Amino acid sequence: MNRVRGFEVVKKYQDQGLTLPRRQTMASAGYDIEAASDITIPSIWTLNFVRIFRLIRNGHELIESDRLAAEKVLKPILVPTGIKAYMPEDEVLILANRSSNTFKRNLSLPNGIGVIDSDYYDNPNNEGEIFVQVLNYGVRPLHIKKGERVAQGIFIKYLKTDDDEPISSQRMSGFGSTGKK
Ligand SMILES: O=c1ccn([C@H]2C[C@H](O)[C@@H](COP(=O)(O)OP(=O)(O)OP(=O)(O)O)O2)c(=O)[nH]1
Ligand SMILES: [Mg+2]
Repeated sequence: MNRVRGFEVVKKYQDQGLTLPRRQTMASAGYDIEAASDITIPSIWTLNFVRIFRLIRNGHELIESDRLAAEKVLKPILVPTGIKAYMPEDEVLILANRSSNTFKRNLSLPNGIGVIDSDYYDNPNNEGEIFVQVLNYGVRPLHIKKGERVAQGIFIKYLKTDDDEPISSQRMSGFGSTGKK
C-alpha cells in the first residue's frame, strides 16, 4: 500500500496493546484517539478553591508562593496517547475535542484545537507522540481509563503565503520548543 498518511504506535508503547485511531462511521471526519494509560484529571474548582483559600488567608494579597502554587495546579494535564501521525508536508492533523466530552464529562481542550504538524512526526525529543491537553471544569476528579477516546484527529491541507519563508528547517519537539517569544 502507498504510504501517505496514518498513525503508528511510538516505541515506548510498543507492547502495550494500544489501538490505532479509528473513524466510527463511513462519513466521520475524525479519527478517535484513545488515552494510552489510566490518568486522573483533577477538577479546576478544587484547585481554585485551594487558591482562593490561600488568598483569603493572606488577607487577599496574592503572594508569590500562592501565584506559583496556583499556576502549577491550573496547568492543563497532558494525556498521553502513545500514537504518532505521519502525513504529507502540506497537511496538518487537527486535534478537536469530542462534543460528548464537554456535554457529559466537563472535559475541555483549553488550547481550543491542537495543531499536530507533519514535522512533529519522529522528532528527536519525543518521537512525535501526540498529547491531548485537557482541563476538567467539573467539580469532581475525572478518571480516564486506558483505551478511552479523549479527542479526535482530522487531517486537512494548509496553505502558504506568496513570500513564505520558514524560520527553521527542522522541528525538535513540541509545546513551546520553537522558543519563548
Ligand atoms: O494538543 C497538542 C498540540 C500540539 N502538540 C504537539 C504537536 C505539534 O506539532 C507541536 C507544537 O504545537 P504548537 O505549534 O501548537 O505549539 P507551540 O507552543 O507553538 O510549540 P512549538 O514551539 O514546539 O511549535 O506540539 C500535541 O501533541 N498536542
Ligand atoms: Mg508552534
